[in-house]
Amino acid sequence: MEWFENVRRSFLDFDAMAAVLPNMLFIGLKNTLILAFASTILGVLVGIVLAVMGISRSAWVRLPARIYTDIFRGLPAILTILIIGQGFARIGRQLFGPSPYPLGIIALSLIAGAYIGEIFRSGIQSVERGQMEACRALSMSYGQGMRLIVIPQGIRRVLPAMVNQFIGNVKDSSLVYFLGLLASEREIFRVGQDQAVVTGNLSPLLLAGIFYLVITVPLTHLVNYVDNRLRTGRRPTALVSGLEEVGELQGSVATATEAAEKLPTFKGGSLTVRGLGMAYGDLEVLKDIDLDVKAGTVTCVIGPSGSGKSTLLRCLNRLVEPKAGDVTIDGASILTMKPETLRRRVGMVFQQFNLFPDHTALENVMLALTKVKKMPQAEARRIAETRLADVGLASRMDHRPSSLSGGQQQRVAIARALAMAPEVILFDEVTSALDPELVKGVLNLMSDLGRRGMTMVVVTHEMGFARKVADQVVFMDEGRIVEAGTPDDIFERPRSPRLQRFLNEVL
Ligand SMILES: Nc1ncnc2c1ncn2[C@@H]1O[C@H](COP(=O)(O)OP(=O)(O)OP(=O)(O)O)[C@@H](O)[C@H]1O
Repeated sequence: MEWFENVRRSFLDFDAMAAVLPNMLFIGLKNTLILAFASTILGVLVGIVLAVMGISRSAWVRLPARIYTDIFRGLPAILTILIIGQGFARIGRQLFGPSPYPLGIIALSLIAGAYIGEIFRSGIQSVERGQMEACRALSMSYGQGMRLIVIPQGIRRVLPAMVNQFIGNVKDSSLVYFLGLLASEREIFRVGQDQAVVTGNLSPLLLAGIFYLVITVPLTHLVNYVDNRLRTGRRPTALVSGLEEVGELQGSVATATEAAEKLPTFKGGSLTVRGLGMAYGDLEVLKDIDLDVKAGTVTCVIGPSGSGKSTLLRCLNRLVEPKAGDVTIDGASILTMKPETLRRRVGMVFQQFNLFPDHTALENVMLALTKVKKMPQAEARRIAETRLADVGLASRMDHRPSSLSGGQQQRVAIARALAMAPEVILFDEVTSALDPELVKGVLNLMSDLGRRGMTMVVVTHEMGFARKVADQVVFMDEGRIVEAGTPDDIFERPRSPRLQRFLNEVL
């Protein structure tokens, strides 16, 4: 068994391994971890800058980030390390003394930054558009929305990829040996290699390999575990039947009519829309819209898909900018106001709820109060608790959206809009994404708000709701208001053939 003896001597010389172990641990491991951590941290800083540049609306800001990323991702790591380590050796010596170690960290960070920037950028871009829309509808600036909601969510989503990047840095740190490190600064690979030369066999290198695996394998498995957890999310602690939810609302003060009369009423504002036009590029979506919404009334907007209903709603709080005409709120033109000022007065609730998934129901409602209205925590909490109780969710304030049903999530979204004390609330097909048994609870809640004097503009496919609750129903088709009137006018005495046809289809 001569070959076995050869292999044993080459790779399994335990004396050689034992001799190198202290250096491997106290010099190699320490330095590898310092290199990997330092370059990951610096790489994260570079990466954040690149990611923010990469999603900029200006091509001039995106371009340098693109070029940087292409270069440092495209070059072999060893070439970058050599160019930085040796090309800047003199400056490095002046700045950091004789050790080339800091230059090694810089080179590794520049490479890691290019990858981390791409990871962050894709993470941020994977956050649903609705999250930023919800931030803007809550009167946050673009910067606040990015900082408070979109970037943290993006980063959480890419944590597994970040750990992979750290593993990459652990391995790439072995390339820094090229720079001729001082004896006290050698990393795992170089400690192994030096000793392999002394002993004339590869056992120290095998030990170095084992060290790398001890660092990277558990991390790889941890990443997989975290990734699975994040993807599937935590299961709700208790399953609630949708049927229970109707009871949940009935228990709350807001739905009982006699109690609702005792609750404080809202001071709704009025809206007038004149000659409103809007286009996406060449596609004219709204044409010469005139509409009056009186204070404290409910206007339901109905019409076929693609008729421009959502766009009309979005013009009213300037989530999209009108191209022609004007809208006034209590007589003041919304086009001359700062959008943030307007959105404090005009709240919005979306079809897909757009709750912030990393925040509890209470935090969802409090966030804009503290960050936009700058209220003290205690006051914001008091208002948020009252609003959540109003919508029947007093017992679920600490739940995250993922452990609430669709109906409950939508009620949190309504509480969130109400908490800002708006004069008008826009509802964009808010029950379309709900299971049938959950629709009633949300609609009941909306009727109560109407009774209590909130001005509401409601885009809906719920004809029963429009008939019962609306003061005014507006029928839109192909970007125009075809007919507007009382529910009786629209549903009992439709004049235009288009409305008659539409009602035939949906009723
Ligand atoms: N961001 C956009 N870019 C380009 N076109 C858009 C955009 N949003 C909407 N549109 C187009 O504008 C038209 C009106 O859309 P809008 O969503 O306002 O209609 P809608 O009546 O609300 O329809 P639905 O009931 O299906 O939501 C549609 O033809 C749609 O394809």
